[in-house]
Amino acid sequence: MSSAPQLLGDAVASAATSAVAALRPGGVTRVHKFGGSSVADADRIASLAPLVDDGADVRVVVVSAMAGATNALVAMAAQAAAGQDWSGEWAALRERHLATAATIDPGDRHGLRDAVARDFDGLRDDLLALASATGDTTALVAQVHGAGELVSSRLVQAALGGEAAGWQRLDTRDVLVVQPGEMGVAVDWEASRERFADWRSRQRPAKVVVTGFVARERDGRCTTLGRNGSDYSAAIFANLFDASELLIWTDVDGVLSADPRLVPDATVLPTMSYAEACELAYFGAKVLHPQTMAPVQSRAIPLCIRNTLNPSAPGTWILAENPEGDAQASPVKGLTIVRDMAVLELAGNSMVGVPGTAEKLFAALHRAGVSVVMISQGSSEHSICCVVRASQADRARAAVEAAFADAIASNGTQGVGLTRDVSILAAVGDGMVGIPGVAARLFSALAQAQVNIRAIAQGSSERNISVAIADADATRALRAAHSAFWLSPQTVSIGLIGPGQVGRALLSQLAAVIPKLRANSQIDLRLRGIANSGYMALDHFAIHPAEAVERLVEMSTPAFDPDAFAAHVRAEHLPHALIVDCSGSEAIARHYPKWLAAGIHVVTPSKHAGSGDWERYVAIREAQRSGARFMYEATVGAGLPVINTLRNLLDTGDEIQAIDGMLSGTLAWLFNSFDGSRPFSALVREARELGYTEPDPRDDLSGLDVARKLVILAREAGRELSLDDVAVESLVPGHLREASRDEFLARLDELDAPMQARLEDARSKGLKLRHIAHLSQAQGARVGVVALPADHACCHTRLTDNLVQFTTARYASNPLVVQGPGAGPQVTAAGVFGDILAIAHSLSNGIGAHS
Ligand SMILES: NC(=O)C1=CN([C@@H]2O[C@H](COP(=O)(O)OP(=O)(O)OC[C@H]3O[C@@H](n4cnc5c(N)ncnc54)[C@H](O)[C@@H]3O)[C@@H](O)[C@H]2O)C=CC1
Ligand SMILES: N[C@@H](CC=O)C(=O)O
Repeated sequence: MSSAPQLLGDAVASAATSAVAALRPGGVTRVHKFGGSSVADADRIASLAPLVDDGADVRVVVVSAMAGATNALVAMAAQAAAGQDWSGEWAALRERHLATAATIDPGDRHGLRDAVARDFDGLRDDLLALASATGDTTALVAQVHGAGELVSSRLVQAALGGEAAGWQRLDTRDVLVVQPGEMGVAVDWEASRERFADWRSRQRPAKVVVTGFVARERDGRCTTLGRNGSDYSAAIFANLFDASELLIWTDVDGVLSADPRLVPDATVLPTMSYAEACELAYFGAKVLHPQTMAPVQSRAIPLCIRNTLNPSAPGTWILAENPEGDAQASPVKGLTIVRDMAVLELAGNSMVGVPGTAEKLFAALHRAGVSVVMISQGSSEHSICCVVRASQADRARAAVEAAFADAIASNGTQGVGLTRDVSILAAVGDGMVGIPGVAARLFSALAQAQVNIRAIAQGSSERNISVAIADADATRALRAAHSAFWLSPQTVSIGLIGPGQVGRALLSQLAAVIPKLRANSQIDLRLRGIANSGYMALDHFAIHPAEAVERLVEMSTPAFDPDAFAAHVRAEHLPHALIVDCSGSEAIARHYPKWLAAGIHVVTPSKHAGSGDWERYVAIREAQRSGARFMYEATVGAGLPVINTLRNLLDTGDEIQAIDGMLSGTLAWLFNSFDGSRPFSALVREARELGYTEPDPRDDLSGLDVARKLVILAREAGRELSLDDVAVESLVPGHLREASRDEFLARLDELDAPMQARLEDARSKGLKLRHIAHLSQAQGARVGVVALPADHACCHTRLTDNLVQFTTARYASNPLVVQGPGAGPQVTAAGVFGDILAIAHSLSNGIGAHS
């Protein structure tokens, strides 16, 4: 059943395009154009019927040759002209078309197979004629090249139901008159309209299948519209039929913001203007043929690019103007790369202020048949440069050298420079017009991606900024520019190492919060990699945090390679990269300086880097010159703002005199819980199960974990302190220090008797046991268990509470105290997440720290 003759473009075309969407006098005429992939075989041809059953008053279907057919015909014509054997290709192509005909018309009840066979007989005659021709064979060659459209239109007509269903076939050679010229094939509109009117006066079919690609010259000789000319013929017939809409069906969802093979995040553009489409078509957006726009533009016919394989996708509408209120956030609509170019430069003092230099240069290039792709000249007039195709570069240089031979001989110019291996990156968009900062955004993105710009051109229409860059930089440049214009400037590619207690808690927090961050702010966090000590899972787009751990056990998961992991996380098409290290591994911490220097932010709850080797600590500081940040708030006090508070004190000019307090959540919990009713070892086991302890609980009990925290705070405060400088009292008996972790855990109860004795001794004096850290100039750094009076602040703590007291010049008599839970996966993960968000909030200009 047919749908109502509603104009699809109405939905997109706003008041700004209402003239476009107005009904034509003859009702709705919709022109559909199907490319080679859409008519590749009988199944694909059969799938066209529901697409064209659109309820329009007049339906026109313009078709290309079956996929691959034109290439085969071009090859056959060349073989015939060269006296070579073409019969094998001819037979294969014939067989392919006959097989398709047999599927469409089983039993040849409508004579389709016979008709196709006759078409191929005609083709064979043309090839034979070509093989023996002596004069001008241009028309014969065109006839061979265009044979594919003649046969495919016959197949499509039959598949739609043939004449019995009202489908007529129009051989465009009967109406379309064109003239090949220097600027391509030009339509002779007057002659074509006359012939078209004549054809229509004889028959007024409401359903027509039209051959694409082929036409006649004024003298009646057969010709073609050039490669990919079927889109052009569809636009011409949309014009001749005065169509309400032209739908070009292809195998992609529409026009994309960039080539998706190079930019994974490229998005389908819902609308664009003719002007934008012309710019993008010219600069190589493959779905648009450059000449397609003019015939539809002159009658303001809306044009839509749609996908036969995904017909429910809305496609890209190309209209006279972008609809009002176009929600497109980016001023740039599309980015394209044109490769294989060369920059030609003519420089010299004799050119300054001399009229006619440019004319002489371009006239020389014209005479040499060189097409100039881009032009740039500074106002000093000292040099003029243009970009030409690499294949024409030598010819171009020779032509310009000849034209300026006198000036070169007299040293009036410095000669003609040629830079090869160049690409052009073009940014196109109506939204750029009159908007300051677009060029700045593009150039900043290229600068951050370390892309050198050789030449720049922007016309006064402000619709296109083109830059010439090295071929080798082209993909990186395109990705950097795309992310600067399309992605939130706060898009961060994240890799997580170590999904243990803290890592898993972080994943669950990310799963809950990422959608909200995306909806309510610009922050777009994409988990693109996860690794444990054995394996890593990488994803081009994003791994759902809730499924991340499962991804690590998939069969195909590769072994963890930290360098490959970092290279993946630092994706060129995303503006920022960040690695979260929850592994607690010294080996992983060794990679930080390299990652930071490469522009990858690092966030960790692990204390190795902050308290370990001094040279690495300095290297980490220096590596942050790249713009990448190292954040480790969760190393001290888990989710508590300890390091941040210390930095604020210092940044505002305060002086740290002493840092005291309880820095271990595990030891706080143990001494808060240890009342003699349960053995100390049982409490240690429980603390471990609750996720408070370090992966090896000896790090807590030995005081090492607190010593590390003290070193971190001392270094933050500007002191070059190392672990060796901290006086540490260990609760781990000497004979268990070197044992394996498992053996130590098995022999934990050896701690019970000495700890029970200490508890009773303190109790007998009315004191309580607490694990305390102290740092000051006068007393140095020390950590250990002390017995404190019950009214001491450290005895007014609960559970895993940390208590950090800063005595400073400002907070001298009444120190500043930060207190709260200091261990546990959830609060630690929250501290890590806070660092990630602090980095994300600081990213504002769409440009990453990528270097
Ligand atoms: N649990 C807590 O309350 C707090 C922990 N932290 C720190 O957080 C870090 C993680 O602690 P947890 O999650 O409790 O440890 P965990 O032992 O539960 O998890 C460590 C994870 O890292 C992985 N891993 C270990 N070595 C690795 C390597 N070389 N390469 C890749 N992956 C590796 C393990 O497979 C595991 O998935 C530690 O540095 C700890 O000091 C900091 C503050 C509080
Ligand atoms: N094991 C540590 C965890 C935080 O650093 C502690 O108990 O404090």
